[in-house]
Amino acid sequence: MRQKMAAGNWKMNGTSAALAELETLIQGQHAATSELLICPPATLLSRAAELAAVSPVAIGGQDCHAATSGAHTGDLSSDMLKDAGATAVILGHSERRADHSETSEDVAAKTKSAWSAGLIAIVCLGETLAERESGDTLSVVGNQLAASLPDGATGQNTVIAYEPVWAIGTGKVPSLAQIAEVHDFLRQALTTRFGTEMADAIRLLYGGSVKPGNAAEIFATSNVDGALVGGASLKAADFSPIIAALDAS
Ligand SMILES: O=C(CO)COP(=O)(O)O
Repeated sequence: MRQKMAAGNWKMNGTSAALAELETLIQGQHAATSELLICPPATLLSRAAELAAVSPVAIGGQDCHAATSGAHTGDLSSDMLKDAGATAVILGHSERRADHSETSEDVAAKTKSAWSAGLIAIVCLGETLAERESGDTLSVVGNQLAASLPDGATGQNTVIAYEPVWAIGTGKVPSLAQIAEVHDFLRQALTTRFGTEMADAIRLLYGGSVKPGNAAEIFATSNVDGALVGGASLKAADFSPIIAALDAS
């Protein structure tokens, strides 16, 4: 049985004052049964990890470099994230693929680095609106999955997040049938590559405009094991009901 997961991606949002939201979130989650993760900006990682120590909320990074150290100004290694208290890292988010020209091959190298540091890699995939409208969704996400995920993925070291680019921060959400189609396809692709037992252990999160009002129906959808939430993870009052919906699903 896969443990459900609710992950919050704060993106480039939040200074010290945002830690009060994390504290509020933590205080309300002592009975949560889902795995909970908040990925704050790197500047808040250490303090967030201190706040969340001995709590049901884990802390993650939003990216890492593929190398362990060296002359890479402005970058962070997976070891540094781990050292700051992270247990997971988001990799291959569409904003990084777009803003930093990250390829799936880059994402695979970063994923290996995350694994070597003992971090869970949350590997993101998703089609653009143009790709969806031209009927290429399954081939796009299938190719991204194949190239972004190195051999050696397990339920312990890897989570996949399907995030249609056109649904991120737009308030537009795919139909439940569209979400199910992609998630069923991803489960099948994982099964073909890694075998049933391994594929069944890897969580598949949906991301893109998940809100308190649509969370329950998304969590009831085939092969959806949780969510990667952007905007609605910034406020405990928004993220908490999403977690409650996941716990109840
Ligand atoms: O990109 C996302 C999470 O990684 C989703 O963002 P929103 O929930 O703000 O649409």
